[in-house]
Amino acid sequence: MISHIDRSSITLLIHAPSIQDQPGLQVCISTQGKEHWYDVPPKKSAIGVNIGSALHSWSCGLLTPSLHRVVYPQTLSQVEERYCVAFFMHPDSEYLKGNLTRI
Ligand SMILES: O=C(O)CCC(=O)C(=O)O
Ligand SMILES: [Fe+2]
Repeated sequence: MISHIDRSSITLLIHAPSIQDQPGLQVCISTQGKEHWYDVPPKKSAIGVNIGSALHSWSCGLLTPSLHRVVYPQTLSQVEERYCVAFFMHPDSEYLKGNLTRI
C-alpha cells in the first residue's frame, strides 16, 4: 500500500488476536526536510489510531495527520496473508465544512 494520509477524522486499526504479531505498518516522521519511516510494532490487544486530514483541518493544523504505508513484512512467508480491520470515521458532509474556531 502506497504512502497516504487517511481522509477520515480518525482511523482505528484493529488486528484479530490470532494475527497480532503481523507487522507491516510504517509511519513517516519528517525531520529537517528528510523523511524517516518507522515500523509500528504490533501490540497485543491494542487499537491503532491515525489522525486523518479531516481532523487536521478541524483543528486548524494543530493535530498532524499521520503519513503511513504498509510494507509487506519480509518475515512472513509468501503464502501467509496479512489482515487488518480499518474503521474510518468520516465527518457528515452536512455538518462541519470548515475549521473549528479556536476558543
Ligand atoms: O493495514 C494497515 O495496517 C493500515 C491500513 C491503512 O492504512 C488503510 O487502510 O488506510
Ligand atoms: Fe491508511
